[in-house]
Amino acid sequence: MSHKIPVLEIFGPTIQGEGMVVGRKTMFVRTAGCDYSCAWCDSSFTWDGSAKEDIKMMEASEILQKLFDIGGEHFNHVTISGGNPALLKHLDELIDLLSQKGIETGLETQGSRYQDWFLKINDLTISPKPPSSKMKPNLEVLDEVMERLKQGERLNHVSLKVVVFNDEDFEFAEAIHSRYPDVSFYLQVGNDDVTTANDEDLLNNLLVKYEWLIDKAVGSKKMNHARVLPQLHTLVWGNKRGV
Ligand SMILES: C[S@@+](CC[C@H](N)C(=O)[O-])C[C@H]1O[C@@H](n2cnc3c(N)ncnc32)[C@H](O)[C@@H]1O
Ligand SMILES: Nc1nc2[nH]cc(C(=O)O)c2c(=O)[nH]1
Ligand code: SF4
Ligand SMILES: [Mg+2]
Repeated sequence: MSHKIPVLEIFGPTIQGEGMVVGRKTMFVRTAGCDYSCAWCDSSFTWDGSAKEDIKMMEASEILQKLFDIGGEHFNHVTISGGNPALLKHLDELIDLLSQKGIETGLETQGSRYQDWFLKINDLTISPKPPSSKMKPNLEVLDEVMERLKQGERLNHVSLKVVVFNDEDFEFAEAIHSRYPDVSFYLQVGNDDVTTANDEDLLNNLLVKYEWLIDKAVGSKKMNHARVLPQLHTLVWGNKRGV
């Protein structure tokens, strides 16, 4: 039986702008709905009701068709993001269809929910939320998620990515990295102006913040194995949607 998936955006090909496969050519599927409401969410339209008219309930086969309609033969990787796609039990119908076509998958989620289909994702990014988000991640749930991925021998397909806006966030990032030392770890620059259309100012601000984050990582012996990245797509295209 095929289930409907709430979809807000399908776009690409573009590059993955963040984390473990940064730079990889990919398509994006953005699902609607989130169990969090981060203070600085750059995709708040997925959960704040502002785009609810645009949500399309789509079967996996329809999503696949749309990906081919807009991407043609110019992709072999699809990143699923949101909102929180991990809220969707039946997303494996899409993942299986993609896999049958030889297309690899990435997933962006915050680690608040586990799904068995996580074990089928090629590039799984888990992004626990730091204090500046005003969310309180449940670390016991996160432990459980990481344990299941370990049991499934998937840790080589998983990364942790913490967005950092301030010193307190950086300490949270250190704690997360230390808690799961076997998992590849990424620090990501926080964008504190997700609405500006002034790309020049945004770029300058983000580069200053990137340098600050590099300095923090360089000065921390707990971050000897970390990778420090900006959101590459934001440096190139600013706050534009669908890129
Ligand atoms: C929009 S979220 C969707 C997936 C999932 N809900 C999550 O948060 O991981 C995708 C990624 O964007 C990051 N992100 C969201 N707002 C951001 C911002 N203002 N600056 C930097 N990264 C941000 C999130 O931390 C997450 O890693
Ligand atoms: N190019 C590009 N890379 C991204 N990496 C994570 C994204 C997301 O919103 O989840 C994203 C996005 O929206 N665009
Ligand atoms: S968890 Fe992700 S999608 Fe949800 S509010 Fe936070 S950043 Fe936005
Ligand atoms: Mg984004």
